[in-house]
Amino acid sequence: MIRDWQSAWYEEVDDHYRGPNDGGGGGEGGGGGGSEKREIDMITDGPEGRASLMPRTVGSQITLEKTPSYFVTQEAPRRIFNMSRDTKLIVVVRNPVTRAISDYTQTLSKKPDIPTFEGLSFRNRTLGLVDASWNAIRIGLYALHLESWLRYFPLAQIHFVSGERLITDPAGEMGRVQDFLGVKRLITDKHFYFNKTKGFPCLKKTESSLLPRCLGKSKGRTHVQIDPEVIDQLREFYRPYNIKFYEAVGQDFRWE
Ligand SMILES: Nc1ncnc2c1ncn2[C@@H]1O[C@H](COP(=O)(O)OS(=O)(=O)O)[C@@H](OP(=O)(O)O)[C@H]1O
Repeated sequence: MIRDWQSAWYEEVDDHYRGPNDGGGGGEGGGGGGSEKREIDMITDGPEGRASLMPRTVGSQITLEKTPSYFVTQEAPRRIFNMSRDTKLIVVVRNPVTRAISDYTQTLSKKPDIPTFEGLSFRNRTLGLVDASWNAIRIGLYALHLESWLRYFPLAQIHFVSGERLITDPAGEMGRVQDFLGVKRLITDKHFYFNKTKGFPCLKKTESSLLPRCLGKSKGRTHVQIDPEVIDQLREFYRPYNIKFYEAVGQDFRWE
């Protein structure tokens, strides 16, 4: 997984199905650790928990809530299950090596004094011992995190979006998301164009504006250059976890 995929597209899904002024299930979500921490704290067991903080929905409406760190938070599956066992879960995953570098690049932009990526990645680099307790590495162990969720939710209730295909084929990925949610395919090819400068697809227009809408400045940052040998070592490290993950979800994400 996955860090904060608070994209214009999620909001767009929200706008389409809830109406732009109803307030979104996800709200601003926000990638910063601060706001995610708040969201996690709010999921408590019982009726006073997260559900009561969600906007009211009627019949045809769907509430979306988005917090990337749920996927890697021990208590989240049980708490969400206790809130509503029918909850549909969507997880965006990308190559865990790229994910780790993206994660590190983001942290470095806020804390320029942290050690190098190469230094943080290993307990012993010569021996090739990867430090799986470092968050940037740990989060990419998707197969392990998934196990916690499968204790509470059947696989059919979890949908995995490919972060790579979200860039190369946004309409295809969004089509599968809409099918999974059981809603009409309203978001299609005609909603996107590829912005070459940004290197990402953008929305041609949104429900609330006729102007194009691209992802924010913090998305698509140039990643820190990493020693190719380290990248190979990490690729090797993740391989068995990736394979286990593909088997568990019945989908090959082709990260090798
Ligand atoms: N819609 C969509 N499609 C494809 N990729 C996307 C999308 N939204 C976010 N991203 C990429 O996810 C990476 C983390 O994004 P965020 O900066 O929002 O994360 S967070 O705020 O730290 O949680 C970051 O990756 P990098 O740009 O490679 O660092 C984002 O570009």
